[in-house]
Amino acid sequence: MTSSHDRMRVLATAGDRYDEILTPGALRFLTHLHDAFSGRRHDRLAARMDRRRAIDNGRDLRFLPETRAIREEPGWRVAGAGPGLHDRRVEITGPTDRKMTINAMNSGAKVWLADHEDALSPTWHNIIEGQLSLYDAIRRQIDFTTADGKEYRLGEETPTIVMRPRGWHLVEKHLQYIDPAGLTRPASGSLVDFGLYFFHNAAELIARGSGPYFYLPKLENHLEARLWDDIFTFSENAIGIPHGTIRATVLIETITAAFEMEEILYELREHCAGLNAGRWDYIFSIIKNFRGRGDGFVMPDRAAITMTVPFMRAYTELLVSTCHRRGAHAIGGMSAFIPNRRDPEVTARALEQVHADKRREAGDGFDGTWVAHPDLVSTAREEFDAVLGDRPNQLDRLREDVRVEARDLVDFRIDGTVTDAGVAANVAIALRYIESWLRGVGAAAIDNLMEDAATAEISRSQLWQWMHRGTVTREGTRITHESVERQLAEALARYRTESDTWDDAAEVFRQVTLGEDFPTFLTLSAYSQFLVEENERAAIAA
Ligand SMILES: CC(=O)SCCNC(=O)CCNC(=O)[C@H](O)C(C)(C)COP(=O)(O)OP(=O)(O)OC[C@H]1O[C@@H](n2cnc3c(N)ncnc32)[C@H](O)[C@@H]1OP(=O)(O)O
Ligand SMILES: O=CC(=O)O
Ligand SMILES: [Mg+2]
Repeated sequence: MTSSHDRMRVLATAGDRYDEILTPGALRFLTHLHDAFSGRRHDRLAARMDRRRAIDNGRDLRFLPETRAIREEPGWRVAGAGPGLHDRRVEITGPTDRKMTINAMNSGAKVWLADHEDALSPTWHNIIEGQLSLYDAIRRQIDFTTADGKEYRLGEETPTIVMRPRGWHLVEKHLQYIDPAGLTRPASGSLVDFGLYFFHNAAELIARGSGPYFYLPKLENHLEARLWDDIFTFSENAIGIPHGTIRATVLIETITAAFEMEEILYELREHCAGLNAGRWDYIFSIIKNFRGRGDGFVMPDRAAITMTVPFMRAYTELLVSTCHRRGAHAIGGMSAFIPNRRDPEVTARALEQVHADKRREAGDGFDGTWVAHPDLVSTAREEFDAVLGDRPNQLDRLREDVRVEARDLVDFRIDGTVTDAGVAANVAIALRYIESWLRGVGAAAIDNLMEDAATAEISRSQLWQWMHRGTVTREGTRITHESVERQLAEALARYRTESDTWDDAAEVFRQVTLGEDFPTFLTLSAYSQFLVEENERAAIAA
């Protein structure tokens, strides 16, 4: 399929009903978004590199002196919840294939985070099928029947949908943007996901008493929030809906954004509903930014980096108090423990872990939280009901007792060591997750844990850092290129099947783990090499 409208060309195979999403009007809207914002996206991405270099060279993170007035001005508040967002005590997250969409909509959660980010492998099929699922779910016209005849339909009561587009770093190579000067480049994944969802559904959502709501992933600073805010205003004007109809919940999941929470709320104040503590990317961001610093910083085994270690407490406490001071919801994160309907012991352990995680969050003042699986909705709800009762949230709990200094956010010392088992687990998780992602499955249950792009990043970045630091495990093994290769061979021997994807996964694993350089995201080159369709490659070559 090669079609174009204005200056947005589709370079991919057409599927059933894709033309309902890739309409001339939608492609034109994407073109306008790119004309207005793709230059600023590039500038923001370049600024990320500069900031990372400065941190690598020893620059300390601090609360910005130039925005002190925003932090000290007590008078401003964010827009807060839109219709259907006042009570967010349990939010289920997950990818947007048809079956998962219906299961999430029937899960009993208050909100469904419809994920085109950490949980979605961005194949062209997944991106457009996801948009079709959302289009149909919003209009209550979605159903699904499995090959063996199991039928899925929507129940009466369904959650408010909050869509999470891809982060700024990702491109959508199946859409080619031609700028006004005639230069071509891949479209932005963020603008495509946001733009298609907004264009097709904003008016319908408003008519149904809800609204166009978004989770914003992986922001690194308040200028990226300003970019999103301008995109929202531009989009509202473009389709003629009132300013401030869009609501955004921003993930604080990078170490640099943790120093700018208040400024991020301020930039988005006319569109902002809250912040979320995205713990997995946050840990990844710490390792990524501090991996090479001269102070010898190394995190212990992934399992030892829990939510109760001091620097994670500092981050979540600061998030709750910042949000409530400004009238924004504070939403908790994802425990990776998942139940297994075939294994009561695994389920019991998961429920215990999730209870404890959600009890802590509700007690700390969070207004709601995430779960990964429908069988965890009632567990999280119990813990939040116990604290909230009939109140929709606890915005009135200001947490004025919280005192978090810059040094509390960056004091990464915790108990724990690197062990042989920790190394082996990281190798197996990274390899198995990448293999799943290359098959188009962006969230997977691996050894009874939910793994997605964020958790897998922690595993591979720890390996990269341990190897470059020559870390010695508790058992006395020095982690080297050769030792990780040995672990990789063992993991391949244990898990590989007939599928060719294992060879591709091993190749990606080596690129993102064993290279001299540290790729900023594991998905970047994996996408270009393995997820882009042949005819798109040919178009680029031509
Ligand atoms: C770091 C972050 O960003 S966290 C947020 C991003 N990550 C996610 O959203 C992960 C979401 N969770 C998932 O994708 C899944 O729960 C997985 C992959 C971890 C496990 O999925 P499965 O192996 O299918 O689990 P399981 O077999 O127990 O599922 C049982 C049923 O629940 C459904 N289900 C499981 N998780 C979800 C979910 N999150 N949303 C909707 N339905 C779900 C399954 O589709 C299955 O339905 P069926 O009985 O009709 O076939
Ligand atoms: O997106 C959430 C995270 O934990 O990462
Ligand atoms: Mg994340």
